[in-house]
Amino acid sequence: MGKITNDTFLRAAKGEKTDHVPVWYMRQAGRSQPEYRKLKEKYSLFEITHQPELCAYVTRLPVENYNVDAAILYKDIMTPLPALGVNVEIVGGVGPVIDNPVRTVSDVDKLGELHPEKDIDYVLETIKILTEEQLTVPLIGFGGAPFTLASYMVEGGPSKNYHKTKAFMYSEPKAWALLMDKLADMTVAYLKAQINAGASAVQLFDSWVGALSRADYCAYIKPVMEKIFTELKNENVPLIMHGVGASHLALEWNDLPLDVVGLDWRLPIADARKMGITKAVQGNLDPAVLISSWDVIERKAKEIIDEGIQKPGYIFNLGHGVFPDVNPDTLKKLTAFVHEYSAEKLKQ
Ligand SMILES: Cc1c2[nH]c(c1CCC(=O)O)Cc1[nH]c(c(CCC(=O)O)c1C)Cc1[nH]c(c(CCC(=O)O)c1C)Cc1[nH]c(c(C)c1CCC(=O)O)C2
Repeated sequence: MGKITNDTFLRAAKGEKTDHVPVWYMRQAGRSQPEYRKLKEKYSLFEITHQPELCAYVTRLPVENYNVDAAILYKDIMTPLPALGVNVEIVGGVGPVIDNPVRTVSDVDKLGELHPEKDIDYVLETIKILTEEQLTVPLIGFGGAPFTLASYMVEGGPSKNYHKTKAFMYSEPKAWALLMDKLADMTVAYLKAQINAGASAVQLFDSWVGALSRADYCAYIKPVMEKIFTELKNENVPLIMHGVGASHLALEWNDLPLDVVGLDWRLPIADARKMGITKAVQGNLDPAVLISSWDVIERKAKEIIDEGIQKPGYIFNLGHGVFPDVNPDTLKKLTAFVHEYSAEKLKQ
């Protein structure tokens, strides 16, 4: 074990032809799984991630239970922030909460740097266990993108409209640029360390950046994303971008030096390609569909696959994460369906 025998996900991410459409699910490791819920009675997310053997087990569970074509490392986008001096706690049913928000120039000045070998040695150890010994599918490493991380850091927790974050961005442009720079440096160090430890691809989650207009994305965010992806390009692993409610930014992502554009359910894949998306595409079943009847799930999955396979470079996923009330059997059945249906179609 420990050698990749199924590289379908990596080939699709590079835009190559595959025999079947590869599948994985954002938030596949988590509360929809009874084994995970049982562990959570005893340990918090941070307690699990600090125990590499246990964290590797949680990461492996969806691969074993659903037969997905890639694993995503179990941890959170908040994982590296304590090293910068940000006090994060994951509060059940709420999300990440930060008791020392970043709201002034001096708060930004005070932020520290990430030294991966020292600060997140437990993450790197988990990656080594998984990729050297256990997995036969690629492991996806990931991080939060600067806007999404900053949204939690400035608001102090989850938010609906990111008013404080945007107000900071507009009224303190120099401090904002410094914050983006610090988060970009952290992200590059974080993702490079995950790749060096054995991750075969990395995804940047900019979950909440869709709150910005296209013009503001270009003015305040795009340059920092350009810098991150340019630095990661040399690592020679597929680079994936994902955000929610960000269809108006998809063409900007397509411009960046990355490999895969992640789409949520709002923009059909065929429309995205018509609009000018030339990169590989990942997505985009609405996660809410997973709690409807199988006929609906199958019909929606078929529609998406039919569009996806019009061009090489397609990865099946959801438009956002699996939520807790999804039945694990549904994910297992869906994975088998995507594999079989796409293999049949790709033969034709
Ligand atoms: C914005 C964001 C966060 N975390 C993440 C994002 C980007 C993706 C997205 O937009 O959903 C990414 C993330 N978080 C987690 C993973 C694990 C890997 C996987 O996808 O399977 C991944 C990829 C574990 C987790 N991260 C979290 C959980 C659930 C709580 C727990 O089990 O402790 C898990 C499994 C907590 C968390 N952490 C965050 C939120 C919004 C929450 C959920 C709050 C809630 O509903 O309780 C921040």
